[in-house]
Amino acid sequence: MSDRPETPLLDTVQYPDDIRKLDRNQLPQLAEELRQEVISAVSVTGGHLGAGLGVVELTVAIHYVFDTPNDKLIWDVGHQAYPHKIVTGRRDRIRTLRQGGGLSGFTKRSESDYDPFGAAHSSTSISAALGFAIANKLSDSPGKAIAVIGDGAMSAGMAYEAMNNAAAAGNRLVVILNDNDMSIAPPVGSLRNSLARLVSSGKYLAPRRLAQKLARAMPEPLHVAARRMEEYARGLVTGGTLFDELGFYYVGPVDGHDVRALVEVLENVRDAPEGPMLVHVVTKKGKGYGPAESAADKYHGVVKFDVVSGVQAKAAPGAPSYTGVFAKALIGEAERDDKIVAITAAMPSGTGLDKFEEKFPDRTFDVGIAEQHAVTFAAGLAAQGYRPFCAIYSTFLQRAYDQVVHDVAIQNLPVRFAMDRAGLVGADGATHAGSFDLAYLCTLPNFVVMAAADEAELVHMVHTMALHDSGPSAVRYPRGEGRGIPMPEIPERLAIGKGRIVKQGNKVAILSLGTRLAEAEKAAEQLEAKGLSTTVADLRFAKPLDEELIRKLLTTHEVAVTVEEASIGGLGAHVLTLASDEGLVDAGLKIRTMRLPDTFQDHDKPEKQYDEAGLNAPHIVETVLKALRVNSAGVEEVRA
Ligand SMILES: Cc1ncc(C[n+]2csc(CCOP(=O)(O)OP(=O)(O)O)c2C)c(N)n1
Ligand SMILES: CC(=O)[C@@H](O)[C@H](O)COP(=O)(O)O
Ligand SMILES: [Mg+2]
Repeated sequence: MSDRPETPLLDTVQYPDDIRKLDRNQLPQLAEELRQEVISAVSVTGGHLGAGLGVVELTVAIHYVFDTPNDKLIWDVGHQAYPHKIVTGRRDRIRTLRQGGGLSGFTKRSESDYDPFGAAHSSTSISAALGFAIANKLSDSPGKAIAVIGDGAMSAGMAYEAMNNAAAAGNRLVVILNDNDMSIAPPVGSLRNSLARLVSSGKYLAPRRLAQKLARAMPEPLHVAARRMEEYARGLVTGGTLFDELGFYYVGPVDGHDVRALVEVLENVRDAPEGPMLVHVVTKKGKGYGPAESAADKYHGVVKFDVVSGVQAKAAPGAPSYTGVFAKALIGEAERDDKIVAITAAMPSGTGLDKFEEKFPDRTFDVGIAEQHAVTFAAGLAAQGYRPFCAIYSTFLQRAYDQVVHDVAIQNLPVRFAMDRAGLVGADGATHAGSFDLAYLCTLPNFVVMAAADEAELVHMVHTMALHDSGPSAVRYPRGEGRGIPMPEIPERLAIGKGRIVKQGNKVAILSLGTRLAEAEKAAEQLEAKGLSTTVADLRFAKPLDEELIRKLLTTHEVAVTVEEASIGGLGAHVLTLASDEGLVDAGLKIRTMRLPDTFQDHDKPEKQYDEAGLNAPHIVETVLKALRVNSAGVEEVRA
């Protein structure tokens, strides 16, 4: 348990009103105590550290200057909101972060009035803030909307869609660009260079110089042109033109760790007659904690760690991660085929493509947080004869659904989708669960959709996808480690649409898809012990279904149960459709589908989440017994 830091000033702050009672000369001390509290808390909870450390001063300054929660503060992604949570009435729970029943790791409406909008998927803050701003304008109610968006999140198109519409908000909208020159990995693309020019264009903006300029920002139309000219001239010097052209009054760059300068600038911005404003704040990810500052990833995501040394807790060596198995398998494919290229949307380490890039730097593309672009970019590559593997977490692929339909499926282009984090993901909670990819992909003509039951299967599926040129394909696999089974020397090309019998029985058939296979096998053992002969099948393909195998199973067993770590609308729905289309249930077959519940499950340990979802062996056994109307001893219940 890490010693709690001495925080005499922070101890007097429960809510932002308490901050606003302080003398501004006390704010640097408050910020430093807040930083120590964040380090101490995350050292015992794990979670996102670097981003929050970088916005400690900004958090204090925003709550000091703006009238939160009446002014709506929206954090983009929300992973940097731990300092915000501490000063908005949640310090007493900050050490429950990302644990079952504890605080969310992101901002969440149901958690606090100070979280007016939930986040976790990036680049939504400006759109949401604009909604609040326009609502305030329409209802003639006071109150500003402040969006804090990072340089990484600013690489997503959605941010520009919002900025393009923001002029209508006038001075009710303030966008604070938190530029720490980091995404999860170093940021990519031309925006980075543009921001770098801004930052390197000279010293930070002096608050008083801003005050003079804003004082001259006269609203009369007569002077708007003059102001625009002055802005444009200034933009040419400071490079703020990009934002000026999008209708913002660019203010910056501002030192994001000088809390008093931040307060002065934000007071000017708050009181400016015009807007919307974009305040360009320059910060350091991991600020104030040596191990984070010196780490390549700035301790973006950490497990529990020792505060003094910064050394993170090491998990006991276990089976290889699915991510690592995918990367290694793809490297093997790329060594055989120079048409294989890989695309990530700002998640090189999370998808394992950082390992692929070490081998094939020219065939790896990090497009930034731009999943929509990633998919259509991949479609272009495929149309020109390449074999692109688009490695995007299941949840983040949701953002590019129309590109998947319109640019890939309809054109039947052989884009390969590696969907990591399929199923429940644990501490990141509902926003990051990969629940819906089967529902949203299996409904698309031309698609081949696979689910790896274990790490060996994943190798075979990557190989099968590498060779599948006749249309789009996708493989899903979960966050975390495999089963620790022997890995294949040589990958096998799987027959598309063919599943496999893992265990043969004759009374109960469990049709499993994905890694619930392990639980299906345990359930089969328990059912056999009750005298119920059980077949276990790994269907491998959610699309196309192995209709021959399913038909055989459904016509030769008394009970059939489908099991998948996915929402309704996936495997079970398609098996039921086949069964009803072919009248396979007419002869009295008892068929049950087991899938994720129709709820957004909160964060917890994955094993707890699957227990809550009712997708473990005991639940499978119970489902079968209920279908057979026998009790746990396997004895026929007397029919009512
Ligand atoms: C749509 C989407 N894609 C990917 C991610 C994963 N992700 C979380 S934070 C992050 C980097 C954000 O960078 P930035 O906005 O600069 O924030 P910083 O961590 O630097 O404070 C990414 C890629 C996400 N949350 N949402
Ligand atoms: C904030 C964010 O979206 C990412 O940092 C995400 O939490 C990464 O998830 P993994 O830890 O599963 O890679
Ligand atoms: Mg950043």
